[in-house]
Amino acid sequence: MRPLAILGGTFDPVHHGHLRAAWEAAEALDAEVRLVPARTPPHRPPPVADAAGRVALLRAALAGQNRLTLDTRELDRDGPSYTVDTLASLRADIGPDRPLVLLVGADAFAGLASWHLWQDLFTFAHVGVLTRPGGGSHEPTGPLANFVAGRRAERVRGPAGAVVHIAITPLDIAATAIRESFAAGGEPRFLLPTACFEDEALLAPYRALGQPS
Ligand SMILES: Nc1ncnc2c1ncn2[C@@H]1O[C@H](COP(=O)(O)OP(=O)(O)OP(=O)(O)O)[C@@H](O)[C@H]1O
Ligand SMILES: O=C(O)c1ccc[n+]([C@@H]2O[C@H](COP(=O)([O-])O)[C@@H](O)[C@H]2O)c1
Repeated sequence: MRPLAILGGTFDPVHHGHLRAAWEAAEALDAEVRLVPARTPPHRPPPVADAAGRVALLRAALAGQNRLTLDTRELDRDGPSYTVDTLASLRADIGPDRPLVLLVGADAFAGLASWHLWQDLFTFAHVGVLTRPGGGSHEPTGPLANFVAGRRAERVRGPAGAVVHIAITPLDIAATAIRESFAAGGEPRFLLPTACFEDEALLAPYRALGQPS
């Protein structure tokens, strides 16, 4: 059964690091991959762009291909966008047997033990860890290290429960650096798809960071 994989994120804004990672995961797992924007991301300050603006950027970024799709189910829920709720909802849609894979960058994986009901994530899905360049150690420590020790697998088998590493082309691109570039009056072209620059309105919330208030 072909796996379903999701890459959740704030996508503030979406960039080539997300897109290439999702694309390579789709190829490596032979999976359908959906990008799932968080309406209210837990564990971080409110995004610069509202959910509708971030989704509009994602739609522009994903145009012209159909291997990566958009899943907006988190926009329909109030309160923090907990991933465990998203996985439960996806599992209800796809039934008990189809492999479901939660894709996370290695930085996000290292912090997994702070997520809401984090151990339950593994009852709904496998976790696919995407290599991510950049400073700092991305090695899990403490309870997460113990929990995942017996779950590492070479490939996805069965519906849920394993941790698989997915080696991807390292692209040291982060939304933080893109926002900083706009705030400094820059134009961070080619870090995110050209389509995102084609409609002035799409990047307006980020350009506003560079305007005097
Ligand atoms: N360049 C990248 N390579 C691999 N994974 C990435 C990359 N950028 C983001 N991710 C992963 O995509 C998911 C969503 O990331 P997010 O939307 O927070 O982007 P970000 O660039 O990390 O944003 P910010 O800089 O605002 O924290 C996370 O699991 C993150 O680890
Ligand atoms: O469920 C949680 O408690 C939780 C805590 C932190 C992050 N997440 C999810 O992880 C994804 C990446 O988060 P972020 O903040 O790095 O964009 C996004 O889908 C978030 O909703 C989820």
